[in-house]
Amino acid sequence: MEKRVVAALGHHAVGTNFPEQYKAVHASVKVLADLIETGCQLVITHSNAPQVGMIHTALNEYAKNHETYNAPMSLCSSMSQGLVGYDIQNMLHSELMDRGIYRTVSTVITQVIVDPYDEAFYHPVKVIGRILTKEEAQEEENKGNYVVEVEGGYRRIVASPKPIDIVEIDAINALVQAGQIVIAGGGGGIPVLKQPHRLKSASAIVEKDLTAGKLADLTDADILLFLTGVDQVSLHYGSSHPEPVDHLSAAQARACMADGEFDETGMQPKIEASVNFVSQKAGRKAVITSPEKALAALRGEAGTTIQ
Ligand SMILES: Nc1ncnc2c1ncn2[C@@H]1O[C@H](COP(=O)(O)OP(=O)(O)O)[C@@H](O)[C@H]1O
Ligand SMILES: NC(=O)OP(=O)(O)O
Repeated sequence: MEKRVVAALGHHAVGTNFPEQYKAVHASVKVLADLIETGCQLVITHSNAPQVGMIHTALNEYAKNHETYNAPMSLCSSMSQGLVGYDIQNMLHSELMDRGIYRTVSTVITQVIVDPYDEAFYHPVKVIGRILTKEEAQEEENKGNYVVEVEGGYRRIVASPKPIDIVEIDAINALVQAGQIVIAGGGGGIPVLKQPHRLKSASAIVEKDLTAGKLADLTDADILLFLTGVDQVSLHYGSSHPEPVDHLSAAQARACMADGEFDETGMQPKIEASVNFVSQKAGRKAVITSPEKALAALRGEAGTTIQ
């Protein structure tokens, strides 16, 4: 029987600029096609922070030269879903055709509901866009935006609220149930606030790992697969004695998080999403590994499995 797998592609699997994206996605679709050939039904999601930064910078340069206002973050996020989604959908389609497999691959521009009272709105953590001068940083602050000092200047930071629901989930599930390959929730999805008659965009970037977990739950996936820059999760990462782990129970993973074992923006969201996903239904598993080890990891011969 086919296993339904939500595959979340990180920076290593999608690249951080145009030339890198072309090469990285080209390599990643081979892995995705291998997964399909071994009987996985795929729902794909991906990173976008570098891409959204590029789009934001480009549109703000345009705004400066044309005396118009800066691009809303929601538009930048939607463009990043198209920018990365298009490459995956085009290259995966070609890779499958080369292997004699015809399967439609489509990208769903995805919005996620966030809570207007999410504490994250008061503690922005996601760094985006180019390096700003002191004057530009001051201008951003005058507009109510947040900046952080970095080497060489300042950068804008935005809030990263938790995803509560996926607006287009019925469309995504209709495609999944029709046996099609779907790319959804790219860059964590476009955050929106639910109002009585509309969805109001929020100036934020949702953590894609948490949206991947939500997507896996709402598509009733069997496996949540994170394809990141390392083969395995390590305990004491960054120390002189890192300990790669093959397997963690949800309870062990929860305890590690409580001990502050994982960094807030790199590994922690993958662990949190994995624990949430596997805790909601028996028989599920989450796997964290590199694209190169994906097949072996699904066989339990590599990666870190949380179950
Ligand atoms: N405990 C850990 N175990 C392994 N890698 C870790 C750990 N903590 C941080 N990392 C680093 O974090 C990276 C994953 O974070 P990031 O690159 O932001 O994710 P993504 O692949 O989703 O873009 C890994 O490639 C590794 O370099
Ligand atoms: N949206 C998001 O979490 O993107 P990254 O994985 O690129 O940080």
